[in-house]
Amino acid sequence: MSDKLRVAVLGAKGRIGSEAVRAVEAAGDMELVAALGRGDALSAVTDAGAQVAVELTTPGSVMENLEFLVGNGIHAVVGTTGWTDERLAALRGWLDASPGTGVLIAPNFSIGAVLTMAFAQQAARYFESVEVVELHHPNKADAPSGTATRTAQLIAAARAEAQLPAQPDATATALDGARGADVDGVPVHAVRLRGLLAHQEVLFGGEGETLTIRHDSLHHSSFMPGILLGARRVGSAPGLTFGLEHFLDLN
Ligand SMILES: NC(=O)C1=CN([C@@H]2O[C@H](COP(=O)(O)OP(=O)(O)OC[C@H]3O[C@@H](n4cnc5c(N)ncnc54)[C@H](O)[C@@H]3O)[C@@H](O)[C@H]2O)C=CC1
Ligand SMILES: O=C(O)C1=N[C@H](C(=O)O)C[C@H](O)C1
Repeated sequence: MSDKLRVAVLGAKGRIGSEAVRAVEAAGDMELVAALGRGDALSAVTDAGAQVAVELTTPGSVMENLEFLVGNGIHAVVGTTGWTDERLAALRGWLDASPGTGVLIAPNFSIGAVLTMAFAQQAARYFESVEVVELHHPNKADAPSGTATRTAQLIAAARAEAQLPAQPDATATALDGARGADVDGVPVHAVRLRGLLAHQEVLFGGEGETLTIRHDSLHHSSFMPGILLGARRVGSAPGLTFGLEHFLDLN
């Protein structure tokens, strides 16, 4: 048997999954042993002897897939969105029952998006106001994006740690949705536009100045180095890792 990492891709026919199939096939240290689409039996992953599964399906499928993977000791690299505290708690329970198994959940696999989140977290305590605008292709099923939600949560945590008060906002009347979704006190706005892929702006405002951090993913290839890095590293990181930044040396 070869010593290449044996990788399965779930969601293999999707936009990012099909790109991941090509990236795994092209990686010299990996072997694609299973590529599952909707309706394919999960037993194909265990039958193929996969060591790592890359999960790129839908929020409606990801939990069942992870319960199976973790229960069978298969490490997972997850890009699928829809994470809530309840879902994370269930996943942690499965991981506790399967010591040695690792799961990486990455709201975004692109280096630029990871850096955007890190920079936003760093800037958060210096500005009175902050809003997040995410812009995606119109086929995206969820809003706001997992990346925008995570960005807002990180900003909110940094503001709380710095003991910043609530943001100034005198809005007295508004159409539903006009001020975006409230994620831990940070307004998040979602744009869906033909021609776009995945983009985000974090807008900070202070007295007499603004700071805008913008990231653009122009092609699904932007996510591939992060997915491959995750697949290589997740087996050495038992339990749950949330965010690709934990596998990167950002300091
Ligand atoms: N973390 C990241 O960097 C990125 C995450 N995403 C996320 O990945 C997910 C997929 O995105 P897209 O590829 O754009 O969606 P998509 O709709 O093109 O692909 C999802 C695919 O999964 C398949 N699928 C559904 N249930 C399945 C199951 N049980 N087993 C196997 N396949 C199943 C669907 O038939 C579809 O082909 C979304 O949650 C999206 O937000 C997308 C891009 C980057
Ligand atoms: O659906 C997408 O396309 C993307 N989904 C992820 C998210 O919701 O943050 C990552 C990236 O924005 C692309």
